[in-house]
Amino acid sequence: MPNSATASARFPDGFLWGAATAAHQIEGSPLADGAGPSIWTRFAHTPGMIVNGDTGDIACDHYHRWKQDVALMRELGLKAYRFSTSWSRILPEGTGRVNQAGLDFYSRLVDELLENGIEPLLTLYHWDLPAALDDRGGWLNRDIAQWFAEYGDVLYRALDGRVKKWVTLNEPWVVTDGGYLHGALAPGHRSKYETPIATHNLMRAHGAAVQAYRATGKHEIGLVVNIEPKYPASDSADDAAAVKRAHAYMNEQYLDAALLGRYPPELKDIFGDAWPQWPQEDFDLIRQKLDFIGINYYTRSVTKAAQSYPLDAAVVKQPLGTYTETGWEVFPQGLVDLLVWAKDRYGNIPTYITENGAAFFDPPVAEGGRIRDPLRIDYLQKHLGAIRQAIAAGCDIRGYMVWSLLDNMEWSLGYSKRFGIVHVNYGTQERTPKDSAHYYSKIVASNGASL
Ligand SMILES: OC[C@H]1NNC[C@@H](O)[C@@H]1O
Ligand SMILES: [Ca+2]
Repeated sequence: MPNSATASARFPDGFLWGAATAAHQIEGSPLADGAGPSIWTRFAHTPGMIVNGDTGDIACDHYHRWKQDVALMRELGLKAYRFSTSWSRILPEGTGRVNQAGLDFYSRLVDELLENGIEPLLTLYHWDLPAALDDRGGWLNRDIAQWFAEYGDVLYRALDGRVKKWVTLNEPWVVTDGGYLHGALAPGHRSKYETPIATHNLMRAHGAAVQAYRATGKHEIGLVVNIEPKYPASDSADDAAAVKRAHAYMNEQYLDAALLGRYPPELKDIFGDAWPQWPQEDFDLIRQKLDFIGINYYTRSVTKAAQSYPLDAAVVKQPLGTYTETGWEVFPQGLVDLLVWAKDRYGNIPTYITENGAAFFDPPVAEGGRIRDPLRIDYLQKHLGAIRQAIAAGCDIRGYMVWSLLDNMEWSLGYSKRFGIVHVNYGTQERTPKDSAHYYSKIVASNGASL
């Protein structure tokens, strides 16, 4: 009888170990072979939007190096690979004409993954909206639910059967809070009135895409959200109320809409007259049965009441905390807490950790090609331990995708932040697995026993 340590060390049989990326962050060549521009090609070429004036024009040149990158995944022994497709490669104008070359790129990638024993998880939307649709209102236009379902349908018909796990949206909260409220992300709007409309149309589009999948798809589809648990800075009533608002706005809003068919009541307090009353048939569209949910976890927020727009809440930096290069506190307990919270609130839906990782200042490639990133190894070890704890608490966690396979374009932060377990030299495009890649590779090979 193995002792309790080793017995608990392993993850459930069949646990899906992989890595995640997103089209605009790694591919480059955004306009190649008939692709249309996205809001990120536009945003990145708008002076001042991206650190150092970086753009996604080259990125990790994955559009040309995809075969070697799959070989790299194979070397690391990954069982799965989460990636996103670029809507405007497939439909250059966002609707109507299909660009076969764009479809072929993803079809070849999927075949290469399967030939290397790697399961594809395909995200339809990871923030790169076709510019042509943004010109027609984008996420502010109710028609986008149909546009998105049409895009999904083209991919379902082309790839279903080879792709058996589909995701509609990546992190709708970031899309709306970043793109429509604070403006740090494309399309760079700053409007309290637009934000709830974008949220609602994203969720309607999610529902329409799931409905379209049910008409032809034979496998699984889900939604990926980012969850950042909120903890009160003090035991004051004001801080408790601030936590409630922040938690509803960031953590409950999207899963409540998708799984419960309603928004949390706090949203009306937060947005006031900017919060529309939506018709019931919208929620009937939004609420579709999902086969799984994906949770992206990075950090927590210790939260206090404060004058802020529109949450009236602020994050309190922890003097004894450890922080990553993106200013996020390393807090693995937050992952345990949020997974138990999700299980209790939504029922034990099959759940994948579809992103988890950290940006640290990595040393340049040392001699012998070794890159020591002990802080990232420590981060991964602690968060995988948290997942094991959540599984022991009864959470149905089915897999883990480390963010990210490669150093890549961290949106408005450009290439200044490195999240990869594999280092990318952007001058030569040389890939060098970091120590964390070798560490993770052993975890995958032992199904967590080496943790
Ligand atoms: O900030 C790190 C990651 N977070 N989730 C979405 C990804 O596109 C980001 O790179
Ligand atoms: Ca994020």
